[in-house]
Amino acid sequence: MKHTHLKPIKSSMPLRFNQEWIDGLFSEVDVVWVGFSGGVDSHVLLHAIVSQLTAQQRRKLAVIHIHHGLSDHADSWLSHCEQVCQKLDVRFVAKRVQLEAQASVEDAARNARYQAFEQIMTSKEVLLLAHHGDDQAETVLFRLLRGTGGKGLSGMPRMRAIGVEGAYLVRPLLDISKVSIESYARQEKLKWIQDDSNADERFTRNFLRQRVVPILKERFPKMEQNIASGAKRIETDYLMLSRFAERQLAKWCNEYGGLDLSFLSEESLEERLFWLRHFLQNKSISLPQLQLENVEQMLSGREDRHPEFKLKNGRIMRHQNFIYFLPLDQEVTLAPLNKDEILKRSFDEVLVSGCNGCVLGERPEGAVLSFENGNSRKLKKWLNDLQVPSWWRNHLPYIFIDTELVAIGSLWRHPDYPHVKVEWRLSGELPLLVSLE
Ligand SMILES: Nc1ncnc2c1ncn2[C@@H]1O[C@H](COP(=O)(O)OP(=O)(O)OP(=O)(O)O)[C@@H](O)[C@H]1O
Repeated sequence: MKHTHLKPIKSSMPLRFNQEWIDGLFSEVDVVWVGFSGGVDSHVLLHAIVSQLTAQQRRKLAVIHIHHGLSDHADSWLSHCEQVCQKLDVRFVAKRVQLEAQASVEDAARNARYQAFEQIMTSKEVLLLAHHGDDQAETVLFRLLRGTGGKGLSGMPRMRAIGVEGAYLVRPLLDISKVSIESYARQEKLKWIQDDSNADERFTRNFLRQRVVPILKERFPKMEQNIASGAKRIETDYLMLSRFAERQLAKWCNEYGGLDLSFLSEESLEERLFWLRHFLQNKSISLPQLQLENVEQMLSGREDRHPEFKLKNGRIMRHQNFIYFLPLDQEVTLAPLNKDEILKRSFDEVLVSGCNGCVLGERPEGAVLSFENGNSRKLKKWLNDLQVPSWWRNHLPYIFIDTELVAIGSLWRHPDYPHVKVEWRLSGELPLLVSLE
């Protein structure tokens, strides 16, 4: 999407967005969502954006309010948001979420909120959130206190992908201070809700905001700007480092996405941890240092063992001398097969839809699809040589014509049967044969 390359958003007091950015954004996307809690920050964001839109652009704007059900006032917050949107004449969507039991209610609410955002957004859509400069400083401080690394110290990104491909989350107020936001709200006579939990100091962020930041500001009056600009520098450095790591890792990974550990064996422990961290970060997994060290230890065991490390969203596994991350959604794919179902569905679908209008009768005579390979030692060795991870093997389709094995997925084809071409990939619930010619 082109707007990712647009100049940084310049907003100043009275809060006005760079018109070029607004026009570029609305011309490229189908829907611009605003995450609206009903609080002052998101109300200002919504109001400021709406006041700069043409009627045509306004039709692309939609507001999303997440009802967490945590506060006794949650229903009245929802009605408040709805009324604000009615007055501004913009589309309003509310979504109720169920919180998962988690140690921190804050985390549970945030996770449920982002999941809801992801569910609602489709490609060519953008979600604007009202995090501002003070939020950024608090975030960096908070992460520093929790012992974060370079990625965490870069703070919240101005823009990142969210959910489906082509959907983005943007934070246009990161350069604006809370003081400026409140001043805009007073000037425009906005009404907003006060979330009672914002005063609760059992939540670390509130504790930092209320107790720690005021003391720091006595000595460092420009604390927020300084932290935010430091975070920006770290963000750039970290981006460069990640690109470098990604390029290098691509050279060390096999076609199944496994990282070849033999490249790491000569490196120091620090370097092994560095590569491991970046390999996992490329898969959107960020592990605390201690867990990362545990994974590293697990990997340095004997090669004939197949250790695995369970995470909430998948498993880190080693096969031969490669490390893989298998996300939960792929595990569903790899769950034991209902072979009858697959044989019936895949094969007929292939012949009906996979190869451009073939009809059932065109199935090569005597062709049979099977997911049983007989487990011959020769085959096992061959699959080992090809580095096919063991957990995929029972999901490889074997094509027989009469009793002769003529193809194994897209990995192998019998030289005497050049007309049999199988394209195979793991997709959705069932391994799919893409075409059989
Ligand atoms: N319940 C919600 N529904 C929709 N968007 C939300 C909700 N809660 C937060 N957001 C979005 O995420 C941003 C950051 O949330 P955070 O909880 O850090 O701030 P906040 O104190 O809720 O901000 P605000 O002053 O807008 O209430 C909000 O400004 C808003 O854009």
